[in-house]
Amino acid sequence: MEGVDYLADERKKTEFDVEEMKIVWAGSRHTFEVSDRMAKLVANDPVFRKDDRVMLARKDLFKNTLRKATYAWKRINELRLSEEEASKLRSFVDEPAFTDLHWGMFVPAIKGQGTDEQQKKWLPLAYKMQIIGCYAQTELGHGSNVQGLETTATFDPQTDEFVIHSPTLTSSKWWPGGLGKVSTHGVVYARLILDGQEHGIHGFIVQLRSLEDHRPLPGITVADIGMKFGSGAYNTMDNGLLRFDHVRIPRDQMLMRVSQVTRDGKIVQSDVPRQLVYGTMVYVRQTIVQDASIALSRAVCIATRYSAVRRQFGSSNGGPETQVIDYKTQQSRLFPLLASAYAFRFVGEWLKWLYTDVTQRLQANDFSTLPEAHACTAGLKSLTTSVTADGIEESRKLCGGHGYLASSGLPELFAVYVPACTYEGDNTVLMLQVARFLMKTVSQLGSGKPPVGTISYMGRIEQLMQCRCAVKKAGDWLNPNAVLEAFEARAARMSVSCAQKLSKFSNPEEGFAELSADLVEAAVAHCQLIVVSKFFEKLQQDIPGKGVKRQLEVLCGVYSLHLLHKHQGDFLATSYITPKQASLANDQLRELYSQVRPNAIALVDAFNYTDHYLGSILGCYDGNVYPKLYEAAWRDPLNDSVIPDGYEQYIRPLLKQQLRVAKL
Ligand SMILES: CCCCCCCCCC/C=C\CCCCCCCCCC(=O)SCCNC(=O)CCNC(=O)[C@H](O)C(C)(C)COP(=O)(O)OP(=O)(O)OC[C@H]1O[C@@H](n2cnc3c(N)ncnc32)[C@H](O)[C@@H]1OP(=O)(O)O
Ligand SMILES: Cc1cc2nc3c(=O)[nH]c(=O)nc-3n(C[C@H](O)[C@H](O)[C@H](O)COP(=O)(O)OP(=O)(O)OC[C@H]3O[C@@H](n4cnc5c(N)ncnc54)[C@H](O)[C@@H]3O)c2cc1C
Repeated sequence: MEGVDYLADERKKTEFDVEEMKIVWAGSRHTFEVSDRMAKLVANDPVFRKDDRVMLARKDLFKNTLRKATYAWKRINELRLSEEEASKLRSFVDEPAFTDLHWGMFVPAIKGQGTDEQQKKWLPLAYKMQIIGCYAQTELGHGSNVQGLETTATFDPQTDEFVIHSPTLTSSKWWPGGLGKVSTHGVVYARLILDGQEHGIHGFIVQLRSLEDHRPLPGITVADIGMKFGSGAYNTMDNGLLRFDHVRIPRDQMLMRVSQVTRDGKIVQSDVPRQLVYGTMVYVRQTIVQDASIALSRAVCIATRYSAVRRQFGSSNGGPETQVIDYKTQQSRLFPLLASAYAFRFVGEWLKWLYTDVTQRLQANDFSTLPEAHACTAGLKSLTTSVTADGIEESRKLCGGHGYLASSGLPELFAVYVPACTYEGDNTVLMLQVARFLMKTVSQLGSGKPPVGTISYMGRIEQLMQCRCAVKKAGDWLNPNAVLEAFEARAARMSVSCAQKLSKFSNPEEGFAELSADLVEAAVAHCQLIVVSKFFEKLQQDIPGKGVKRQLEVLCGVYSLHLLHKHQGDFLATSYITPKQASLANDQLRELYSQVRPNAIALVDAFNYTDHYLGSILGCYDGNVYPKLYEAAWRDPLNDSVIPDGYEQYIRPLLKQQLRVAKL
C-alpha cells in the first residue's frame, strides 16, 4: 500500500520537535540543509543505485564503483559543488572507492608534510584529479609498527635522487586503498638512508603508473590484494600490493616539512616534531570518529524502526501481539546504542574542533597540545569504532532472522564497517598509546605542571582518590556532577593503580608489556569519561526546540548509566560506589528507557536518512516491511526460473539415485 505510514502511530507519540533535533544532529542549520540536499541528489539519481551491489562479481562490482566515482566527480564539477557539498555527496553515495584515499589521505599527507613549494607543485594536480594518489604505508610484514617498515629510500648524491627499493617480500606494500588498480601516485613511507646511515621513516611522492597508458612504471610491481570480508562491502576498493625494484625519484619528492635532505645528502631537522610524519593518521582518525556516529545511527535507525513494526507473543483476546520494542530486554540492548550514536556525534563534533585547534597551533609552531590530540584521536577512534562495529552486529540480532538478509542492509554495513577497528591503527595498539599518555601524566603529577584539557581531572587526584559517591536514591543519578565524579574517580583510580604496579618493575617497558591488558582498561575508562563529559558539555549549550534538550538529557543519562551498569565491576573495585548505589543506577536506567520509548522512532527520524542511504527494507521510513521483503525475494536472480540451473546436472540424477536405492 503506497503512501501509508505504518509507523504513524509511533510518530504521534513524539514529545519533542523532530525538525529541531535534525538541526542538533547535523550540527547546524547550514549543515542540515547541505546534507539534506546532497542526500536527495544522490537518492534521486539512478546511477547511484546500490541494491544490486551484493550480487555483483568482483570485476563488475569494481567497474561499477569506477563508474559511480567518476560520475560523482562529473556531477561535483557540473554543479560546482563546494568541498563541503562534495564531501557530503561522497558519503551519501555510500561506496568505498579510491577517491576516499585520494582526498582523505594522499592530499592531506601532501598538505601536512609537504613544504610550501611541494604543495604548490602537487596539490593543483591532485585537486583536479590529474593525478590520483594513495597512502602507501603498511607492508606485508609491518602495519602497526611503523618504525619497523622495511622499504628503503637511499639517497644517491651522484644523481640527486632517492632510490626506492623493496629489499624483502615482507617489505611489499600491502593494503593501501586505491593502489591496486587506480592510483597513479602514492605517498610512500620508507626508511631514509643517507651515506649508509638510517634516519627513520619519511614520506615520498612516487609515481606508480604511466599517465599515458596506466601501465606500471619500470621497476614497479603493483596489483590488487584480493577479495576481502563480505559480499559487496569493502570489495569496491582496490586495496593493493606494491614492490619497488630500485625506483629512482628526484630528491624534491621527499616530503620535507619535518626534515629536509640537502643536495649534499645531509639531513636537516626543522623544529617541527618528528611525529608530524604521522599527522595524516591523526587527521583521518578524527574523521573516523565523526563517521562512527553515522554508521552506528544507520544500524540503530534500522533496528528501531523494525522493532516497532515487528510483533511477537503477548496477544490477548485476538488483539495484536506485542511490538518487540516494548520488551525491556530489547530496550536495554537498543536504547544504549541509540544514546551512543548521539554521544559519538557530539564527541566527534568536539574532536573536529580539537583537531582544528591543534592544526592552527602547529602552524604557529606551538606543539604543546600535540600529545593530547594524539591521545584523543587514537583513543576515541578506538573506542567509537569498537562500539560501532559491535553495535551494528547487535542491531542485526535485534532484527531477528530478517536482520540476516542482505536486504536488511545490516550485513553489508557490518562488513564495510568492521575493518575500521583495524585500519588507521589497530584498536588495541591505539589504546596502548592512550595508556602511555596516561602513565606519563600520572608520573608528572606534582611536578608543578598541571595537567590540562581532557586530562585536567588528574589535577584533582587527591580528591578523586578519596571521594565516595553520595548517591542515596535512584534519581540522584540524574545529577551530572554525580555521574561525572563517578567517571573521573574510576578513570583516575584505574590509572593510578596501573602506575603503582608499573613502578614495581625495574624495566618500565617490561612492566608496560606485562600490565598491558590492565592499561587498556584504564585507557578505555579515560576515553569513556571524555565521551560522557562532552555529552554533558553539549547540554550546557542553548538548544532550542520543544522538548529537544529534555530528550538529549534522557539520552545522556542512558549513555552514562548504561556504561556505569556495564562496567560496574570497575566502579565497585575502585571503591567509589557501593553495590547499593550500582543497583540504584540500574533502577534509574530502566526508568530512562521508559522515557525513550515513546520518542524512539522520532529520535531515529532525526538522523534524516533517506531510504536510499539506509539501504534497508527493515529500516524503511514507512515501516511497510513485509510486502517489501516479499517483493525483494522475487527479485533475487535465483528466482528468475522455477527450475534452477543445475537441476538436470545435479538434482535430477541425485533424486534418480535415491529412487534406485529405495527400490533395492
Ligand atoms: C572538491 C572535491 C572534494 C571531494 C571530497 C571527497 C572527500 C573525501 C574525504 C574522505 C575523508 C576521509 C576518508 C578516509 C578514508 C579512510 C579509509 C581508511 C583507510 C585506512 C588507511 C590506513 O590504515 S593508513 C595506515 C595506518 N597505520 C597506522 O595507523 C599505524 C599505527 N601505528 C602507529 O600509529 C605508530 O606506529 C604507533 C603510534 C603505534 C607507534 O609509533 P612509534 O613506535 O613511532 O611511537 P612510540 O610508541 O615510540 O611513541 C613515540 C612518541 O610519539 C608519540 N606519537 C605516536 N604517534 C603519534 C602521532 N600520530 N601524533 C603525535 N604523537 C605521536 C607517542 O605518544 C610518543 O610520545 P612520547 O611518549 O611523548 O615520547
Ligand atoms: C580495509 C583496510 C584498509 C586499509 N587501508 C590502508 C591504506 O590505505 N594504507 C595503508 O598504509 N594501510 C592500510 N591498511 C592497513 C592498516 O592500517 C593496518 O592493517 C593496521 O594498521 C593494523 O596493522 P597490522 O595489520 O600490522 O596489524 P598487527 O599489528 O599485525 O595486529 C595483529 C594483532 O596483534 C596485536 N598487536 C600488535 N602490536 C601489538 C602491541 N604492541 N601490543 C599488543 N598487541 C599488539 C593487535 O592488537 C592485533 O590483535 C588497511 C587495512 C585494512 C584492513
